Amino acid sequence: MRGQLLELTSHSQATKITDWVAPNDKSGEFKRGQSQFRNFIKKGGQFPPEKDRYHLYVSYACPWAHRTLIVRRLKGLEDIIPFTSVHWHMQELGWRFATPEDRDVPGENVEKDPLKGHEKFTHLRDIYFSADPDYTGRFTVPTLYDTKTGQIVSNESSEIIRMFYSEFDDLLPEKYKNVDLFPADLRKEIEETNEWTYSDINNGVYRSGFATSQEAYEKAVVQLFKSLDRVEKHLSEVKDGPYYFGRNITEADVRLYTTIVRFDVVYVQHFKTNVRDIRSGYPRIHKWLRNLYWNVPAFKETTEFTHIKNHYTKSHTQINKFSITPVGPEPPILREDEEVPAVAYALALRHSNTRRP
Ligand SMILES: N[C@@H](CCC(=O)N[C@@H](CS)C(=O)NCC(=O)O)C(=O)O
Repeated sequence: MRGQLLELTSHSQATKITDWVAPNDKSGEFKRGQSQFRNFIKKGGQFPPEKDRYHLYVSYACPWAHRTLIVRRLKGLEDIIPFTSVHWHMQELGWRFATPEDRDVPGENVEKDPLKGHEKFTHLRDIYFSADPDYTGRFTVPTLYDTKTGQIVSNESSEIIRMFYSEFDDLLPEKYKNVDLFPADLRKEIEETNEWTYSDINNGVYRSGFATSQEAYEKAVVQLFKSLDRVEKHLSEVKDGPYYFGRNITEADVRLYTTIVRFDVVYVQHFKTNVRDIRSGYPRIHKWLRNLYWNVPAFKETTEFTHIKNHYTKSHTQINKFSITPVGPEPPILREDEEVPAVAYALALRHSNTRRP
């Protein structure tokens, strides 16, 4: 097993894991590959819902994995689906597990792979190869792993979160069964929103940042800001609550949050998405973001800024050669009653103008 593992982990690939755009791709456009493991947890199916059977591998740095951590918390699945976060530093062999010597790894469960039989595993790729020795795709988080069969159920976050919505409901107390993140009357709108939010915003920041030509970068960044404007307008029209679709948290909040909470902190400078930032350029998105962060524990408690900042700035050496992590913005997220000085000034001015007779 060990010999096989070593052989497999030194598996050579045509392009390096850290070549986000293939060096011979003249377009300079980042093209995200399809996730390869697409099974579903289902009652009576190959992967039935069971307590402690599935293990979720994430990185606190990763926006896609972050979706699964938020939904796990919102649905009260903490005692049913354990998780491990990898270390934030992603290098040539991909994500690695933390070791006892690691510093600067705050957050719950940033640890070596805790599963029985995985004692020798050092990298996430070891799990992929143990599930499929011939695997040729990328080694991505989130990864939902079945401890009973040693198979990977899914490595597609949009599908993992949907399994969490209702498949485990029989094992949950009433309070959590009633949490419905994909309600029937909003499904169509959520799906429509997902489509452009995914391509222009969630993946748009990556398409901006990983681009290796001016044209590819500008195309992505212009579309990204058009779509942020669209979100800002949408939020100005929501009347009955603080969430994306009003009164209740839905999938739309989860999927947008994981990009927006990283926006000022990393993307503005590291991915050059700097037409505006959220805190000074998008008041409604900023308000929506801070409400989720400060008032809903599932969001704040799964957001680890050290992992987020260090991962991007120290792992992407093709963008940031010396791996220097910028100090700001400070604080990474403002309190709800705080504004950047220019916004505070504008608000005060508006306030005094409206009070004048
Ligand atoms: N479509 C996947 C994307 C996941 C993904 O790309 N995760 C990144 C981290 S943010 C990753 O693990 N990348 C490692 C690699 O591509 O080698 C999902 O939503 O689950």
